[in-house]
Amino acid sequence: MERIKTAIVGASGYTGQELLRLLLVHPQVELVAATSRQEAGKPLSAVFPRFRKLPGAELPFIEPDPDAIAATGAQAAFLALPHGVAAEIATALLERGLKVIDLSADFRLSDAAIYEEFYGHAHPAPALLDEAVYGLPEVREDAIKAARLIASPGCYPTSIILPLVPLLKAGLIDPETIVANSLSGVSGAGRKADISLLFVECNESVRAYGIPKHRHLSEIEQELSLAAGEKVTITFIPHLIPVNAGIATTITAKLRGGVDAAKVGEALEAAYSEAPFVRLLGKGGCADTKNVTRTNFIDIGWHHDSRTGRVILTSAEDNLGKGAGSQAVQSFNIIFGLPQTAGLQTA
Ligand SMILES: NC(=O)C1=CN([C@@H]2O[C@H](COP(=O)(O)OP(=O)(O)OC[C@H]3O[C@@H](n4cnc5c(N)ncnc54)[C@H](OP(=O)(O)O)[C@@H]3O)[C@@H](O)[C@H]2O)C=CC1
Ligand SMILES: CC(=O)N[C@@H](CCC(=O)OP(=O)(O)O)C(=O)O
Repeated sequence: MERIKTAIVGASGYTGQELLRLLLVHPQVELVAATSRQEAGKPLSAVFPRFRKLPGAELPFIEPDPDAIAATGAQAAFLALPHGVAAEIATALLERGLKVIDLSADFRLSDAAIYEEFYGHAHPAPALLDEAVYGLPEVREDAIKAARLIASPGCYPTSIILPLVPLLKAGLIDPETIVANSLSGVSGAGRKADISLLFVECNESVRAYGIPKHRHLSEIEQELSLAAGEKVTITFIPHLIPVNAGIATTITAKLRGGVDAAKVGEALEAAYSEAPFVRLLGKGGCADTKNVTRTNFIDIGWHHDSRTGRVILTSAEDNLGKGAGSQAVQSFNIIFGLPQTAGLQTA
């Protein structure tokens, strides 16, 4: 099979680097373009010496110009760009016939008014919202197969939506009682100059932020509402912790009256026993980021708190992996008819 010509737009950032790490060695991919305004003209290997001697590592970064990207013959482009910027380039690349897998939040919400409410500016390309597919392969595999434009989910949302969807679909928990606490490594904030993200500022610091209305609530509530068949509103408390990467999430919700707690395990098993990247830890299992960093796995465990009638779910993923880059590659694999695991079997 001929390899799929692929571009990474915004390849010098953290998720861009994760995409480079995966796509330079993906057996069905030929990386034909990687963009960065700051690094244009330099070979990938000069900017990221870790890639030296890998095939393709001498490719030079180019400017993020849609004509230049299309001229490389790229059939697909991953966008690892800031919100707002991605929508514009996505539009231009779709017009040039490429499939687009966008890692930003620009196409995750189906309602432009909610985008404006949470992102503080009008949606840059509302005409594309209807056709964009929320790229959570465990929930939307069929829609992803037919998609031209994938909105790859946010890092926190992936860690919250995947444990909850089976329980909401089965009607096991009361949607009004959901509380999610997440702890994220600092790479979740991107590779930008920001005093609050300096080593000395973060290294001995653990703190909540973004409460009570972090922007990820918009997509979390959209997806949970679809699963529950009713409007779901949750409490979400993100925290920044002093590690490079990884998200640990703990969710609690009240079981509906009369529900046997064993049904929680059964619902998770029924949803994910065949999913190659969801690892169920069972009742009593506690997910740990050390087992998932640099992989596309999400680990999920659960407990029953019989004193409060609550279920407690834990999940762990890599924010740059299942929360971003490798999950985007999983969607790419589905679009191009490859096994979901192609290029992603790492531990
Ligand atoms: N970090 C994470 O854990 C996750 C991030 N995401 C999302 O993925 C996207 C990328 O995130 P991340 O990699 O962290 O971001 P970074 O800030 O680390 O990287 C951004 C990239 O975009 C390029 N870029 C920035 N501004 C522009 C512009 N105006 N025009 C063209 N290129 C530009 C940068 O290169 P240069 O400036 O040289 O052009 C760089 O390559 C974001 O939308 C983010 O929200 C999603 C899930 C998780
Ligand atoms: C630690 C940290 O700052 N995390 C980021 C979320 C990660 C991210 O990049 O958001 P998207 O997944 O929507 O692109 C934040 O809270 O804004």
